[in-house]
Amino acid sequence: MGEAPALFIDDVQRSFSKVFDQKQNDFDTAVVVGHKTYVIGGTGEPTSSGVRIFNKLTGEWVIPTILGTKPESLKGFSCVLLNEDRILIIKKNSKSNESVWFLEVDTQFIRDQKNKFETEVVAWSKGVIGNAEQPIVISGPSGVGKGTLINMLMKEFPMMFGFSVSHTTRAPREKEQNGVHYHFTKHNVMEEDIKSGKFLEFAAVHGNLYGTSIEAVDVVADAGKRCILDIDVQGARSVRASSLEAIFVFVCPPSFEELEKRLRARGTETEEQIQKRLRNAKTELEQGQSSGLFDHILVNDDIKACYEQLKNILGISENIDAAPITANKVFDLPVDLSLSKLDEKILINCGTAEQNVVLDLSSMKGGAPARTRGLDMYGFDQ
Ligand SMILES: Nc1nc2c(ncn2[C@@H]2O[C@H](COP(=O)(O)OP(=O)(O)O)[C@@H](O)[C@H]2O)c(=O)[nH]1
Ligand SMILES: Nc1ncnc2c1ncn2[C@@H]1O[C@H](COP(=O)(O)OP(=O)(O)O)[C@@H](O)[C@H]1O
Repeated sequence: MGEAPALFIDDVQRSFSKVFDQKQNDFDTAVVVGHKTYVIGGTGEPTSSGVRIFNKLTGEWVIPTILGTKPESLKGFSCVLLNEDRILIIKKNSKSNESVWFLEVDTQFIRDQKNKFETEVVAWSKGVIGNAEQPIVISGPSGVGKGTLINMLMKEFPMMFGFSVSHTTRAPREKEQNGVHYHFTKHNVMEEDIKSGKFLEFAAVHGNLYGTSIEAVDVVADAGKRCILDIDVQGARSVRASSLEAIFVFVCPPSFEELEKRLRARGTETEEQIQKRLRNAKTELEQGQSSGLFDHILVNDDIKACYEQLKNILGISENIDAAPITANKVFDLPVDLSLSKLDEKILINCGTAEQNVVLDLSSMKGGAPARTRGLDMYGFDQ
């Protein structure tokens, strides 16, 4: 225990036992945030919700809507409150790359979701240790060359970039593979998944549903890579409002005629589909160029020149991927540990000074419902 004043916790424990018919000490941790106490873990894991809130003002317990991906087990952890808006949770007896989790309780994302669900909401976000390069959102009309540019980038820098594989209800094209180019899915399945909060953003485009699942972005962050999203302007707007903190790039054709030519030359759509895409392209071009949504606008006339411009925007040069990615040191965190917080650094006390580890949160980025990136972990004596 020890995260909240002992006397108050006694009260919460008594009430918890009465309400949930469970033994005292049956939960791992309670953290006080204002007049609410967040009780984390407890009997029945992993099937039970794992988080309950005690409201001191009303004397009531609330089971919140829980979003994001939660840890597999909620046993054996220590935690500390950060900025009154999220709880940092360190799993004991774990490897450092699996040990850092955040439970967001009052971030902007949580406030938005509370309005949407009209319930109490909390959200899990796993912490990722390593440099957090900003994700890249690439938008532009159908046939402008987004896919071509992204392929060039992934081919030249395979260790650096990872593609966010979207879900779509449209039919696969001849050379498209499920799980590689898209996750092809059914309309009703995708709608259900959207309702249950699995998507970071989604939009209806050219008569089909498209969306970025939280998992699609998490997989890339977990691999330590920079995420590339190929999404439409509506999707870009949603991502702008999310916690992803991406760079937004809009790709334009040199002319409308050239766009039509490329779309036809690609030969992947029927005439009716081409007409629909060209109609939508007019609106997309207007919105993309005038909305102020995009940080950079590229004209894809000569593909090589456009690709060089894209690399400049991303701050990368020819030899950057020649060096192997430096792996982050993995620490073994013991069964017995405690946390102390000093500004943006968390000291993980593991026993002796040589074993102690610092978790540095000063470059922390992102957050629920996706990963929290940019964390640094190093030995206390370094
Ligand atoms: N909002 C959103 N748009 C997406 C997503 N995936 C793809 N799109 C957009 O959907 C549109 C159609 O994509 P696609 O059917 O592959 O056709 P293409 O653009 O002609 O190659 C493009 O503007 C994509 O950027 C997604 O996950 N979310
Ligand atoms: N700068 C360019 N000049 C000529 N053709 C291009 C250029 N960029 C892309 N293309 C071609 O245009 C077609 C559409 O490109 P694609 O990358 O599929 O577009 P998007 O993903 O934006 O729909 C493809 O056949 C591609 O080879």
